[in-house]
Amino acid sequence: MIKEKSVLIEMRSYTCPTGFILVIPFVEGKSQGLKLRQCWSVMELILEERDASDWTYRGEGAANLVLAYAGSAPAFIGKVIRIQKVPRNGANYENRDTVLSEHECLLWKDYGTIITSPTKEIAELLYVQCVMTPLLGSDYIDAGVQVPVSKEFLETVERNVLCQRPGWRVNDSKINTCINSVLLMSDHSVFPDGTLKGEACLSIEIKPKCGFLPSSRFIAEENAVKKNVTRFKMHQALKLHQHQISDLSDYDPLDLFSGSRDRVHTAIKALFATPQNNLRVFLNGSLVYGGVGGGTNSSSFVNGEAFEDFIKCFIGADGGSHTRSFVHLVAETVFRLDVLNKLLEVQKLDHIDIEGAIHAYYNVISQPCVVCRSFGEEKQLCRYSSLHSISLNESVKIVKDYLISATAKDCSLMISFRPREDGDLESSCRSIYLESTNQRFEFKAFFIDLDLKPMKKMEYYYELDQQIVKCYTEMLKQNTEL
Ligand SMILES: O=P(O)(O)O[C@@H]1[C@@H](OP(=O)(O)O)[C@H](OP(=O)(O)O)[C@H](O)[C@H](OP(=O)(O)O)[C@H]1OP(=O)(O)O
Ligand SMILES: Nc1ncnc2c1ncn2[C@@H]1O[C@H](COP(=O)(O)OP(=O)(O)OP(=O)(O)O)[C@@H](O)[C@H]1O
Ligand SMILES: [Zn+2]
Repeated sequence: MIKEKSVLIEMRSYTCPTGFILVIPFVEGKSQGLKLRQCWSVMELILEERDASDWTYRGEGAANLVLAYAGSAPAFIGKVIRIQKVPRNGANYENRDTVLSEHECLLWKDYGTIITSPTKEIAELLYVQCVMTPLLGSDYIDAGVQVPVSKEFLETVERNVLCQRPGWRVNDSKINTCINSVLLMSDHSVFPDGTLKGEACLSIEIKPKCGFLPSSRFIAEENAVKKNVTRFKMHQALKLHQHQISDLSDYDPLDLFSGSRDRVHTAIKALFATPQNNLRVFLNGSLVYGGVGGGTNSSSFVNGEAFEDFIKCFIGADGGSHTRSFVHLVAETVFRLDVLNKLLEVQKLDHIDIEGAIHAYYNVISQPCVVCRSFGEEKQLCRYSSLHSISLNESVKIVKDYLISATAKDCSLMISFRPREDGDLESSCRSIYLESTNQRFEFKAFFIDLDLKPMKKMEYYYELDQQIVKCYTEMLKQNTEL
């Protein structure tokens, strides 16, 4: 038991029927609103070398590799593990010696035990539980639990999945074999109670990115285009220029977040046309549409024709096409879910744009502002001096909100569907009726990838932002079709 700032924090252990011991932080006798499944760690269980073959490659992003369980232990059925990776070369924003840097502790000091977490993995888990869950709602988040792993388990998994990982991801990063636990969470591409024999579960993963236009007065005049053109569209231009993508996407996040049925439909159609790393579809947990291994340059795993074939037993044809029906189903579900409004509100915690927040960042780390220095005196005095005279608390709040917003701009939403007969018993999932095919579907929605962004990344965010606007304005000048 620890007493922190006169708040009593207690770790309570529960033994589950499965034999696991769950350790849950309680503050002043309350579980901080956490459900039993949202505990810290699963003890007395360790994934060893011999368990590695039960875990199969599911996917990966820049920071984590995800494996699905294919074995028969009841405790793991319907679960995935998420393993942290380390870059082979280049940028690493992690603090090598401590869990959080001294300045990060300033940011997260009001959120319970994040700053005293014994490991980075537990800090990440507490960030999801204590920061993101209250903002987005516990209905849409499964923070997971940490499971201890042996080094041999990680090394064997690394070898086993090597041939399934995209080559460029292999070159970029590898499993961090120095960690001693991984995140165990529900597999959101299947239903917890499984599906009946022959019944399919179709899941869609959408990475919506930033859904609003900034209006901050700290945006420099030469960057005013940011107030009218989405970050997503401008970033596409840079990605094309850097050969990270071969085609520009027509997807517009403003459509997806618009709250208008037609515009949501337009957004989903555009995502299907150019999925990049913004859309993926899984059939019973296997990727059937979209890129493998994340990243915008990943190739499409299955083409439109094959996808049509995959889903014809799942959904009827609307105007001759099963894909069209599925697009309709997804659009209608997204339109009805209130969850994107919440996500947008959290994204909007970025009140003053990186062009403002970067100055607050230099205040927090008590370093001369590199950005102001590069401007020269005149501009610095006029526009940004006010930001350098605010209190430390105000600066901390700006940077903290910016980083929370960054999490919300980068997370994904997974929605899973399965057919449901009208007479089926009510379950915890919601249902939607698709008139055009006369079918009812049960669905569930969860956010994934609600990671804490390292504070050191603020400098990179500023650089990338400037690079994106510069590239976009130059391409506009050259009359490149954008
Ligand atoms: O900066 P962005 O907008 O390009 O977002 C990065 C993503 O690129 P995207 O443009 O979505 O292809 C990037 O995705 P990919 O690696 O391109 O699939 C990551 O999600 C990265 O987050 P992290 O480094 O894993 O914490 C993301 O970095 P953050 O900005 O979220 O820190
Ligand atoms: N709980 C889950 N259920 C099912 N699939 C999942 C789950 N979590 C992650 N995945 C799959 O694994 C992929 C990689 O996971 P995730 O997005 O968390 O990695 P990341 O490295 O944090 O990504 P990013 O590059 O966006 O930071 C996802 O795109 C998704 O397809
Ligand atoms: Zn400054």
